[in-house]
Amino acid sequence: MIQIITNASVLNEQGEQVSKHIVIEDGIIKTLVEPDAGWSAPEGAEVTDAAGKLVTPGLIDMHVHLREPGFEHKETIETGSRSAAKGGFTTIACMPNTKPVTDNPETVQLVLEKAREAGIVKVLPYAAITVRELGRELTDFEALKAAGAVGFTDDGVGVQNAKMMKDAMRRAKELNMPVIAHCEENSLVEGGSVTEGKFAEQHGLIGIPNESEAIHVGRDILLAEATGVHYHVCHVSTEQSVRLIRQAKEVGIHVTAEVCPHHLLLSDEDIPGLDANWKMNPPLRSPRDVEACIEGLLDGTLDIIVTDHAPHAAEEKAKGMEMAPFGIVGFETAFPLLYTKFVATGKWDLAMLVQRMTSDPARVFGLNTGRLEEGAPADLTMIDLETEKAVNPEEFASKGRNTPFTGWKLKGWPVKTWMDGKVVFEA
Ligand SMILES: NC(=O)N[C@@H](CC(=O)O)C(=O)O
Ligand SMILES: [Zn+2]
Ligand SMILES: [Zn+2]
Repeated sequence: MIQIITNASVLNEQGEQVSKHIVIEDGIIKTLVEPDAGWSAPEGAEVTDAAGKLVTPGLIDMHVHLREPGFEHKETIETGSRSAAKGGFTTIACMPNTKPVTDNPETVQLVLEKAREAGIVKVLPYAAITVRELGRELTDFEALKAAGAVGFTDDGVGVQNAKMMKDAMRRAKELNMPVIAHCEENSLVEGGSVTEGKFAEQHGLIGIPNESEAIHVGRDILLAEATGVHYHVCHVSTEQSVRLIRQAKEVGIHVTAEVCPHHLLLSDEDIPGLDANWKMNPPLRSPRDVEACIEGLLDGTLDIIVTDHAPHAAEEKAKGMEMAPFGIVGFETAFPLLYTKFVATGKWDLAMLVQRMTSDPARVFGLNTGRLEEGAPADLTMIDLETEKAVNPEEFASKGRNTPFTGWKLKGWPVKTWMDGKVVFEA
C-alpha cells in the first residue's frame, strides 16, 4: 500500500524546516519529494495533508514503565502503548520492575507478545541485572538476550554492591549489551521523599542528597572503564552527575546518559505543597542542578531525553508525600513541554530537541529507526506547533493521571503517529 504525507514540514540536515511530500510504501519511507516538482499522488494512495505541521521521525523513549505483568491497575502494555503513541512515540524501552520482575526469559517473551498483540508502538524490553532486583545474584544474561532483552538494568533501585555491578558489566560486555543504571546509594537516602534542600527543610521532610546519585555514577564510570562495557546512566538529575559524565566522556569511557523533561523544567522550589504528583525518583533538585542538566543536554554530555513514564493509581498517589510511591507519567506531555518552554521561547533549536528524542537514542542504542529518510521504517509523528492547549490529565490515554503539569498551557501537540506506516494515533 502507498501512503503519502503531503506538504510536511521536515527538518533537513542543516536543521531547517523544509516542505516535502513523504511517500511510504509497505511501511517504509520510499522517497521524499519536492512539493513543487509538478508531482501528483499516485492513484489509490492514502493521503494525509500535513500542511503547516511538523513531521519528525517517531519519537523514541528509552526509559518507561508499562507495569505489566503485575501492576495492571497502574498501566498495561496496551494502555501504555496507546499513551506513548498519543505522545508521538513509536519506540519505547520498558523497565523490568514488574511483578514478576523481568528477570527470566518467559517474562521478556510475555512483554514482547503483549506488545505485538497491542500493535501500537515498538516495545523493547529491558531485563533485570539481578534476580528480583534484589542485588544478590545476577540473572542469566545470555538467556535474557536470546529472549529479546535489549539491555540490563535494575531500574527502581540501584545495584548496591560494586562487585555485583562489575560482574554484571563484564558479562554484558561479553554479550555486547549495555548496562543501564538507576544510580542511588541506599545508605544515603533512607526515608527521603524529596531532595535535600529548601523544600525538605520547610516541610520537615528527610532529604535525598545529590551525592546519593553521583556516588553511583562515579563508581560505575570507573567500573565501565575497567570492563569496557557500554554504560548508560538513568534519569540524571544532579550537577555532580553531569560533571562526572562529562569528564568520563572526555577520557573516552563508553558512557551515555539520559535526562527527563521534569528535571529540565522543575526544581524543588516549584513544588507547591505536599502533593505527591511532585514526587519522583530522582527527586526535583535545586535550580542550580536544573541549569547543569540543561547545559549537559546542550553540550551532549546528556545524550538523550527520556520520560521515565511511571504511572501510579490515584489512591496510591493520595497517600501523601512521604508514603506515596515515586514517579510521574510522561508520554503525553514530554514533547509539548520541551517545545513550549525551550524551543518556542528561542532557547533551543527545534532540531536539537528532535534529535535528542529520535536520532540520538537510535544511535546510542543501535536502533533501526529514528530517521526520516529513504529506506527507513515509516515511524513518523505529525506535530501541531501552533495550537495551544492546557494539560488535562483526564484526557490521558494512560491509566496514570499523576503529573505535576496539570493546567500548563502548551503548544507542540502530536496530532498523528505512524508505526511502520500504520496509523497508531490520530487526534
Ligand atoms: N522514577 C520513579 O519515580 N519511579 C519509577 C522507578 C524509577 O524509575 O526509578 C517507578 O517504577 O515508579
Ligand atoms: Zn530509576
Ligand atoms: Zn524508571
